[in-house]
Amino acid sequence: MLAHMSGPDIHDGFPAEFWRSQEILLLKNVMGLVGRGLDLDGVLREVVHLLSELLGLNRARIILRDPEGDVYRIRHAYGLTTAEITRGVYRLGEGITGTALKNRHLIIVQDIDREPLFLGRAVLRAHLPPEKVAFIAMPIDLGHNRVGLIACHRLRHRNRNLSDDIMILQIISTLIGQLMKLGDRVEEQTRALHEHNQLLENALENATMRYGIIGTSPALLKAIAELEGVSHASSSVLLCGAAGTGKELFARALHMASPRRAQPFVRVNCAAIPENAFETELFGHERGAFPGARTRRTGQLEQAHTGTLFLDEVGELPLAMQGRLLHVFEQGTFTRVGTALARRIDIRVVSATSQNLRKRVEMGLFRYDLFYHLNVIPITLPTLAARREDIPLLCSHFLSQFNQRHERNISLSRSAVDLLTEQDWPGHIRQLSNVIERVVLLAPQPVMAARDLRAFLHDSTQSVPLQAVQGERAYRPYLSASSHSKEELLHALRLNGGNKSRTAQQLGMTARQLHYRLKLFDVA
Ligand SMILES: Nc1ncnc2c1ncn2[C@@H]1O[C@H](COP(=O)(O)OP(=O)(O)OP(=O)(O)O)[C@@H](O)[C@H]1O
Repeated sequence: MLAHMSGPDIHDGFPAEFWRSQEILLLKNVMGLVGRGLDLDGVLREVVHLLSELLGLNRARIILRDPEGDVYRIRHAYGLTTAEITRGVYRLGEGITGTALKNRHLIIVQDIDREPLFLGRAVLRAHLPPEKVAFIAMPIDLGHNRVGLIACHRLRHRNRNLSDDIMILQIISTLIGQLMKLGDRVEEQTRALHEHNQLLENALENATMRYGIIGTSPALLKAIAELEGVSHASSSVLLCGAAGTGKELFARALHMASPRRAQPFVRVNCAAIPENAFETELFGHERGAFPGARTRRTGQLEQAHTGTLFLDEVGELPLAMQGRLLHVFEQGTFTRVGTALARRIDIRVVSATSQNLRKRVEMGLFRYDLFYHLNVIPITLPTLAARREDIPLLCSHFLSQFNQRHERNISLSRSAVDLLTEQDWPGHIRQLSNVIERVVLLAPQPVMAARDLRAFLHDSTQSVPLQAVQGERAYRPYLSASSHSKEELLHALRLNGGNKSRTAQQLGMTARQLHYRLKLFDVA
């Protein structure tokens, strides 16, 4: 509690013990403020207030250098009007304040009416008590640096020693100097940290935005760093990860980060090519190579010449094709079907698998020599559950993508984003993206709350069996030909933009199984 003695100027006859307790109260209050935090402005405001209220050092003001110019101005004051504060601007050497600032010496004016140097600039004489008024100007220094000044009026004749006021002002000015030094240091360090943080953020943003890969989780950044580390080499890269973790996105990013970025990127979806079509798809054929080959066809290997060949779901390559591809990679040549002429080819091979390829080698389903050829640099993509912190960012990315595509304006409440962040996402990013697309298309109101979202989540795990996308544990259970209704198939196709191999994968069946079912329903 402050002893409340507001009023212009204290000049009554309190005993010395009273003043001692007032001084202690003032210092206790100021220290309490300092202890609560480093809000320097708050401390300074309170200092001038307490000097006046507790000790009768009236119209106390703290004058600091104006950061914009070569003058000093009143920054904190108590008992001064706004106009008085505005007038309180001083050059070094100007009046008592300017002189104390310039020489960095304490100046005590015993009687302002008899001091020709006293300007009376801020507070006009007429606004002061008619008695003899003293003025104290105490510099605030920091070592050899001039920081500013604390000044106040005081009735000349008081029942309190002037030297006691000077001592208190001395303590306060030292404290202010130290606080300012500390404040400067904290500000400097905060600025340095902020700049460093900004640099890191920019670096992250550039790294991820450059490739369209959203997320800043450590697991994702590790995979991106691995990608960037090998982007300039031409060694084969094997991307491992469950379906929907972003393998294709990474393969494209690898291509874009490589010196081959201006050359073709050719994706071969090994899971979608019928076994008997592989050879011509990959190697191409000459005109007349076989009945029906009316024109020459350029195969995917040749299309990828000088660029990147992306073998997606490479584990699905038929054994015979594995041998032929290995030969191409080892020799650096290929031959079109229907000719014996070997042509040179320069490709970088990036493959992806959601299966355990090593296990397939052990089972005799994948050639070990091809496996070692493809697996020079393995990069494992994290599951979505391993990068949960990226989910809010991915949500806003997909929301804006689908809102734009479907000309809607749906958003998710915080609780909805939290709910999405808690899910397990066995279908990873693709499943998340599907849920958000459904939300955008079907949301009953513009802002989706968690309770409304549950139905969409339930729907996502019920109607889209995602067993096939569980990486190492991937297996395809037997699905009867009537496993899905026509509507479910069409819905899944729509969600995958008509891409049948992706739809098949998502539904946990092969591309051939999907074709068969669509045919049953008369869907082309
Ligand atoms: N980090 C990411 N940021 C933004 N979008 C992503 C990210 N990872 C994946 N996606 C998106 O999620 C979807 C699935 O990714 P992608 O097709 O690359 O996965 P995949 O592992 O190749 O799956 P599949 O093996 O089933 O083809 C794509 O639409 C892709 O653009």
